[in-house]
Amino acid sequence: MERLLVLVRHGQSEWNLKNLFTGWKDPDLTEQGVAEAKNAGVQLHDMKLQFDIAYTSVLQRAQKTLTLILEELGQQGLETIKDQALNERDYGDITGMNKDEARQQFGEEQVHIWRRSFDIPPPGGESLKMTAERVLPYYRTEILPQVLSGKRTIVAAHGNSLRALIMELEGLSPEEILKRELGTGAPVIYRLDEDGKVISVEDLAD
Ligand SMILES: O=C(O)[C@H](O)COP(=O)(O)O
Repeated sequence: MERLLVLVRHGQSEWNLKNLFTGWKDPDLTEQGVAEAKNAGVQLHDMKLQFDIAYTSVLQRAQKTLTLILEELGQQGLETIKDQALNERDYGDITGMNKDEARQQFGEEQVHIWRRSFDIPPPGGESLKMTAERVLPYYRTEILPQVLSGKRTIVAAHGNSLRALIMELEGLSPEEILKRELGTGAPVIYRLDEDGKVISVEDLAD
């Protein structure tokens, strides 16, 4: 039985383009983001992949990315479950701030800690660890059972919610996951064994 799980980070958003901390804010995709999402769909189509169920966050940049991918696959209307458990990490008080201006105000090192440390949250926001504490229970109880039952599954979400999931799937340490950058609109294709362990991984960004 095939146990397929594809993860894809949304295409470039308006706030990615403006270099703003986005978190739970809900900007739309840019033209480039739309093109990236369509390209992800073309790549999956070329690989002859089809899906039985889709998951996404409650944020439009992820939802639109998924819709554009499903259009390329001729799978419009596929059963899709939206849940805020898959939202981006909440950036708290620095949401909406320009990332370069934040570096000037708080210093390069502090901003790097907020963005890439494992367990230090930005003020009023979520660390990667806190993000994992909501993403992973959702994955284990909602998504993984579908994959293990043979439903080919695609998850369209965000840089840090997917990082949390990839950490678990690939058994990465906090240091290893923080170095892992996910390309916008670049699918990562996993095949799992009957226990949910990863048999193979293919990152189309590589
Ligand atoms: O929320 C954001 O600003 C981005 O989607 C991810 O931000 P990061 O690159 O700082 O993790």
